[in-house]
Amino acid sequence: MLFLVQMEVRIPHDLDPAAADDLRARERDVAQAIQRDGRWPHLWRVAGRYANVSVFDVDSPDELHALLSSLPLFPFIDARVTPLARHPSAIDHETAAAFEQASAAERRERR
Ligand SMILES: O=C(O)C[C@H]1C=CC(=O)O1
Repeated sequence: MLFLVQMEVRIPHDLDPAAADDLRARERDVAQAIQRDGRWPHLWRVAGRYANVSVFDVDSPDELHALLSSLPLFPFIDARVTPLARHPSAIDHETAAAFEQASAAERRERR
């Protein structure tokens, strides 16, 4: 299942700078691990804002919530989640379906 996730990050201004740096470093490690395992195929910075637009490829809303809440910055993230369905006019329908099946099979193998 694909989910569009729009994240707005608001780290409190009075947070100790060293603690904020540590949070960002840990966030990067966790985010990159999830990208490497294929469940976070798109991560884009929203130009001009401390925000991102992401696509997650997971089996369920519960799995998505577990991933999002594992992010070190989670307490400071406002996440808006939109489930995605295939658009009937999308020309890459078959490719997307094949990719989705392959990545679902890969995820099953990893478990
Ligand atoms: O910077 C952000 O957008 C928040 C978060 C998402 C990935 C990551 O490394 O940090």
